[in-house]
Amino acid sequence: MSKPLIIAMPKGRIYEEAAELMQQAGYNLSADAEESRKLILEFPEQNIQVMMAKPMDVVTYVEYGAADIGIAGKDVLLEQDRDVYEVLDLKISPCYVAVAGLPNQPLSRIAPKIATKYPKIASDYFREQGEQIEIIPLNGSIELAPIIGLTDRIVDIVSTGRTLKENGLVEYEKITDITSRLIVNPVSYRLKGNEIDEMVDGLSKAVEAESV
Ligand SMILES: Nc1ncnc2c1ncn2[C@@H]1O[C@H](COP(=O)(O)OP(=O)(O)OP(=O)(O)O)[C@@H](O)[C@H]1O
Ligand SMILES: O=P(O)(O)OC[C@H]1O[C@H](OP(=O)(O)OP(=O)(O)O)[C@H](O)[C@@H]1O
Repeated sequence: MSKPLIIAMPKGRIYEEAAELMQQAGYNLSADAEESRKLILEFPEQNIQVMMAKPMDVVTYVEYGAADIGIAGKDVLLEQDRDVYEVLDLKISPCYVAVAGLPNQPLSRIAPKIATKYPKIASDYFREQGEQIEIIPLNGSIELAPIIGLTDRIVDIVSTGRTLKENGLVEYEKITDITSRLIVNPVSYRLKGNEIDEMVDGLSKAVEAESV
């Protein structure tokens, strides 16, 4: 039998939807994988291995060829700009990246401060707007920053809008819509093209079926 196809799956909120889509495409990932503490799950009957990774790290595993395929949010791909093929929009985990802040607060005239865990997306956006800004990098609970007066704005993911609302913040601009994507290591595509094409084909049919 050929070497197994290695898939880096994100732990956390994308996992469930991604696993369901894989299931519909004929790849039976066990339902309790999310609860397990095992980081490498083997499915020998389907000749695949699943690596459970942090969403931000999935792209690293795929770029270095530790995984052949991965599933990652478009936010992560825009932020990291890595050497991987983005082959399919899975249309799961929809959300968007937005600029938000306290209501009725104009931006400081000189070097407004922007808190974010997406420094590249934020800098690219404000550069296009012709604004010189200072990025304050944070890893989570970004909404705290304008409330306590640390920054003028945040650049962060919005999904339901509940976090902004419950913290008294408003959205100023939408930067870009986000969904999860299937990514592939370029060398793996050459070496395992048939299996990868088969998986991409199965998943694109599952995505189509979901969107009707
Ligand atoms: N409300 C949301 N907040 C954050 N990400 C979301 C949301 N809705 C969908 N996503 C998508 O889910 C992806 C996974 O992010 P998430 O914050 O769930 O990871 P996590 O499992 O919590 O890991 P981390 O430990 O990095 O926070 C994001 O990259 C984004 O594409
Ligand atoms: O619009 P909503 O549905 O409220 O979702 C958006 C929130 O969810 C994410 O945070 P997460 O839960 O990942 O926690 P974090 O602050 O630790 O990143 C994101 O950073 C927002 O804070």
